Amino acid sequence: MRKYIDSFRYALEGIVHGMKTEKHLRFHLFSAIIVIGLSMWTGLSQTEWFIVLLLIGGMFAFELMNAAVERVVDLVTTDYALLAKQAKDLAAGAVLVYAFVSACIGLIIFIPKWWR
Ligand SMILES: Nc1ncnc2c1ncn2[C@@H]1O[C@H](COP(=O)(O)OP(=O)(O)OP(=O)(O)O)[C@@H](O)[C@H]1O
Repeated sequence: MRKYIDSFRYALEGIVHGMKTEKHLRFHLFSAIIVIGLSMWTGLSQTEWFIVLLLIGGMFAFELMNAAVERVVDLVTTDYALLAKQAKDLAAGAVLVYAFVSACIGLIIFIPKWWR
């Protein structure tokens, strides 16, 4: 049991560290507050809430993983290396794909409600 509590504590430390050091994560926190506020104001169904919260949580998870990749790459080398560039750009690309899909789904959910 102690091992699980420690793992949970380390994960929380990771989230707190990410929030302190990653400007993109702080931007996502700000965006998440706006989106949740808009969702409450608009009035979403249970399924729509499920989708919105899944997208918000996924965005945080992707950003945290991206920050982890950046650190591992910097741990391996801070010199210019093509593989280092590719690793960071691939991780950033994954975040961008998720953000784009999230924005599209958000528009599909919200626009018909606002234009009703
Ligand atoms: N060691 C390296 N070798 C080659 N290119 C690198 C290296 N480190 C970073 N880069 C390139 O510079 C870009 C920016 O890297 P950086 O580590 O500053 O991340 P970032 O995208 O600015 O993240 P953040 O905004 O969170 O600091 C990377 O996407 C990559 O293309």
